[in-house]
Amino acid sequence: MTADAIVFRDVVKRFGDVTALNRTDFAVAKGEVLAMLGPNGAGKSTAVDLLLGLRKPDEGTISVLGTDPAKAVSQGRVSAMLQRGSLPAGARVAEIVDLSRRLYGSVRSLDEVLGLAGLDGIAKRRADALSGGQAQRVRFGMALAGKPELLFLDEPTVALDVEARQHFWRSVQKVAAEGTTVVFATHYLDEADENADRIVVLNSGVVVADGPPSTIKAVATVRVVRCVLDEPDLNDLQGLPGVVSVEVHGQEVALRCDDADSTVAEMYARYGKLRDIQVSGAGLEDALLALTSSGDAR
Ligand SMILES: Nc1ncnc2c1ncn2[C@@H]1O[C@H](COP(=O)(O)OP(=O)(O)OP(=O)(O)O)[C@@H](O)[C@H]1O
Repeated sequence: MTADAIVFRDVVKRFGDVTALNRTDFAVAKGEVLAMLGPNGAGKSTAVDLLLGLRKPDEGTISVLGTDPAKAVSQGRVSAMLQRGSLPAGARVAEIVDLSRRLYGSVRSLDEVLGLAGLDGIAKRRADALSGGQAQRVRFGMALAGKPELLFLDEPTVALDVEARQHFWRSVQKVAAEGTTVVFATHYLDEADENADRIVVLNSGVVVADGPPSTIKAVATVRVVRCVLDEPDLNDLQGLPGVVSVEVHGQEVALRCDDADSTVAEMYARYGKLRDIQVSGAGLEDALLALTSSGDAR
């Protein structure tokens, strides 16, 4: 028996000439919220397909909830909200969610699922009359209905507006607090930063970083220097030592630097007065670019 919800060991998956996963290795502890990040073609969806038992690895071993992925799914312990998947056109939202509940043995009440998925106001609406974001919320409700031990979310917030996104992540945190392990893939890095306990970064099918968001962000050596200048000169700023890129909005200047100390020293020497100067660490986006710039499997 293992305390890990997922063990993905030395996994290789090929599609003809393309090696989508190349000795991919990671584990996810029970109750953890894990974000899988990486550029297009990095292998995230392939990993999720293997974890759901939809495909078999060519090499390596995969264990889900202590057993084979397909078995864990057939036992009703795993559910997924995938990018694809249509809804039954003539059925109403509450009927669709209720069917999922009953398939999984009605562990949560219908009201609870509708509330978690943000569907209370549209429970009677027909599936063919839903907007993209509403249909996405129905898929989330279906995935939550059985109170799964393990929940996969593939690009879950793509069609959601700001309010629906906030509601979505509150519900994810709620089910995670109840003990559900959550694995999600996204290109919205701020959502991974705010909601994941841990991030696994894939690039060309290889895990290139694995740790809490703060550890992943520390990889980026880039710093951002912001200040206010009376008459900022774009060319002059671009020529400062250590500057990677420059943004100027009126008198406000933002410089991305790979050697912020040298940049700031030269700015004081050249301009004398620097107002409202701030030096901050770069975000997850810079870290991800630093980690994955060497290859995109597209
Ligand atoms: N059924 C398939 N047949 C052939 N190649 C495939 C198939 N599925 C995936 N691939 C290839 O495997 C690689 C990994 O694809 P995958 O969809 O897992 O990436 P991803 O990280 O999910 O990308 P995205 O962020 O674009 O969704 C890509 O090069 C892709 O073209």
